[in-house]
Amino acid sequence: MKLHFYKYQGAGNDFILVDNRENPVDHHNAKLISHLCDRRFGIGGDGIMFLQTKEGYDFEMVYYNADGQPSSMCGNGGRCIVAFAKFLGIIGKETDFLAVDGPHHARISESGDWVSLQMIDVDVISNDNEAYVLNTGSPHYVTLANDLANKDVYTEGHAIRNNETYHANGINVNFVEPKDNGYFVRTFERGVEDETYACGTGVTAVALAMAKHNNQTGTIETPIKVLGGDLNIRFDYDGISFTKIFLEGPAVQVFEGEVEIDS
Ligand SMILES: N[C@@H](CCC[C@H](N)C(=O)O)C(=O)O
Repeated sequence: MKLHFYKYQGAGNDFILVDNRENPVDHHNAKLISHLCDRRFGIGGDGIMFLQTKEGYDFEMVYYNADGQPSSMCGNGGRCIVAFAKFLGIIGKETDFLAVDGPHHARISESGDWVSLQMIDVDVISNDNEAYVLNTGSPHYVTLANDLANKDVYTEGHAIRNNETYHANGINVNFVEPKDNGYFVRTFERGVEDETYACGTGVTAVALAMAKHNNQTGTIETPIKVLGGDLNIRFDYDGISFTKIFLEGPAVQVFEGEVEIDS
């Protein structure tokens, strides 16, 4: 059968999107998912998402990493699927949808290519030596770095992701350096097992960890530069809990197509 798909990117974090409301594809097939995400033999993407119907919500987001495995929340994926839902005419300027980490609210620009996505509240940040470890929908390790533009993010990220502490469940590894009035971040992503151009839950984790690191409280806005563009994180922090967390940035349709898959 032919699978009709769309390709989106959010700050260079790229995804295959499938409207799975009618004649749904059975996506519980790791070999198929990893093949579709393969950049040489498939469509290519850091992940794939299926937009499905869900009672009580505008839609459900079902996310898989490029390795073919279902995973935890994808922030940039969440922003892209909101743009996709607007493109499909399912939503207007606002939406409430369900993802693996629970309900999400989002707002989208009139032009349909800029999305502000509310993320889960966070109240636990732990330390691993000098690094911060927290869950913003996905698990993240955040460490300060010097000369980040020239860092070997693959080698260092891969080593941390596979060390004794994290090997079993994996973790996303974010390197951060202050830049202008915000930060520059590079991320090694679990499930892609490589550096990606952006990670939404990753920059969210960085913004929260840096607020804690700098003893900042109140309403905080953190612009973050990544390899694929610019993202913005807004949140409230009272010294214990992070609430009203919004991940904001571009979500752009790149192309659509059809690919033959075994039915
Ligand atoms: N790219 C994502 C994170 C996707 C999930 C991650 N690879 C994991 O398995 O933890 C984002 O934008 O948040």
